[in-house]
Amino acid sequence: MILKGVGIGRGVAVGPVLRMAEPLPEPKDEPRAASVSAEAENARVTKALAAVNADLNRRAQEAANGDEGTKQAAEILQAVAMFASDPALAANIAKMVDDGKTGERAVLEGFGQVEEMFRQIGGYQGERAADLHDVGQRVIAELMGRPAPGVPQSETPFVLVAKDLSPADTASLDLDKTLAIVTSEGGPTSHTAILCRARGIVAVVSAAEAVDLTDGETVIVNAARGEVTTDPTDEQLAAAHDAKLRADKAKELRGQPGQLKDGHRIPLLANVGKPSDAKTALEYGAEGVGLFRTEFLFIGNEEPPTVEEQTKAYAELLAQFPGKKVVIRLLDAGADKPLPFLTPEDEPNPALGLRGLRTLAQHKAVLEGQLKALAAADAQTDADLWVMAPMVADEWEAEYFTKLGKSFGLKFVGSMAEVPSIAVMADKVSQVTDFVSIGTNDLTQYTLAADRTLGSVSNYQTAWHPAVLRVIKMICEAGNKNGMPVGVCGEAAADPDLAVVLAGLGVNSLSMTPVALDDVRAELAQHTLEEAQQIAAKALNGDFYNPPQWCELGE
Ligand SMILES: C=C(OP(=O)(O)O)C(=O)O
Repeated sequence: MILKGVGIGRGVAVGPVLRMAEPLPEPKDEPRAASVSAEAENARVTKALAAVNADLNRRAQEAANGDEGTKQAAEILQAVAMFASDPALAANIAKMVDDGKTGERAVLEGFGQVEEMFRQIGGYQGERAADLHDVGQRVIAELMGRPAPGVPQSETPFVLVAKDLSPADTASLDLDKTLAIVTSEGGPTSHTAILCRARGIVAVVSAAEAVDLTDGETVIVNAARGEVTTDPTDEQLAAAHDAKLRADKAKELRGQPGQLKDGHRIPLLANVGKPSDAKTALEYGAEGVGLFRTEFLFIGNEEPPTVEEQTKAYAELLAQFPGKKVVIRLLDAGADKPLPFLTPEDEPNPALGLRGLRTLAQHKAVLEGQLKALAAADAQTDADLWVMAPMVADEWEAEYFTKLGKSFGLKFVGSMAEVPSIAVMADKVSQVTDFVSIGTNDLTQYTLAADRTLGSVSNYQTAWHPAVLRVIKMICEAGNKNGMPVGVCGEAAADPDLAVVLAGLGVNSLSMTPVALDDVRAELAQHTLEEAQQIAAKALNGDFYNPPQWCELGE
């Protein structure tokens, strides 16, 4: 059975489950014994709060002396410790004790009220509610004279399964023993997730069905897929072992340039959807941006953003890549990305209708506004800006757009190759445009005449189809002959094996979702150009393509 959650990172781990200890029993809501005065009870609570505060600060200090990952934990622990020294919270608890509650119950309710407030605010603050709860539980444990709830002890490595982990638990995890963490709650911005990322711990969070996992059962935790496999077969275990070796090795190369075994360079770039994504791209060692989709500026608005608004957003992205290549794609409205103020509503087949450059050509103000904003952002920053148009069909459209872009002062102006016609005309296109970036998602859809949004034809949506690869080859050959760089920015670039094929076909750079960079970088480094060309020849022959079963006639 496969449990779905949100993976943190790309790691893979296999091991036995060890569940977090059961929470403390809930303190009863009954009056305090008459023999215990409010003063004495409050003194007990004050002591417990101080002890927890000191314990968390001690852990913060220990974490601060550790590695880079635990240093981040230190800051979080210090912030969490402050919950135990918050005067307003302490005063509220004291009042409840004055009103006759036990210290344990007053702490539970006092912390609970603030937790509830955090939950109602939601988002990042909402996820802090779990941290607050953990501090409250520690204070109650102190009052009850019990050990604080926390990570169970084990002599052998384990996959830790919990509802959610507190920062104190995550920070003090023994990394030699903790193979992975699975939580049934907590989102990708929970402290569990943040600290797992920082400490390189394999994790899947928010896997609701993880509540059913039991101590000792073997699971595969695959963060890249956001999956936890229970009761794995020998085959699944072997595949997990290979994936683990690959993931471990892949990380070691982060920060190195993308290249084949013989040093043949294939720069590895990132696809990003908004300027704030740049941080992740850089973290994963992207050498620049190969596709910046500008749709985020337009979607959800009644009208196009102003030139000033666009300039600000483009400059924000470019400023994060000084001296590095950043490819920005003009608005790709239409088909799977309709925009009310640009896209006709009555197209029976929008994928074959007005989209990409075809739409922009009908809305010159939008087209020219984008080019103006890009030129202005370029002038303010030091990145190496390349600009391209989506859905360019042939050399006339390619030449039109390239000349138009240059008339705005842009230096590198190219075309996306998503329609097979541009490949058929590639010898001409490569003489009139500065570069081509292949969008394999659409190129596959149009080569195989299979709508990429339709589940019924999803089996056609693979760039492993030799027809797609042959179309790519035509573009590469023309590009390499005429000195026109050819990149790939569709999903195909993120498949490590396909990336090798693309390199063998003559693609010059690859752009992908940042988390895929490690694996692609590592796989490219395994093959020389000659080997990649041999693999590509097999792929062009269809050796790696599985046709649909109904094509088999049988006996
Ligand atoms: C990168 C591509 O563009 P889109 O944003 O349409 O996926 C593509 O088609 O491969």
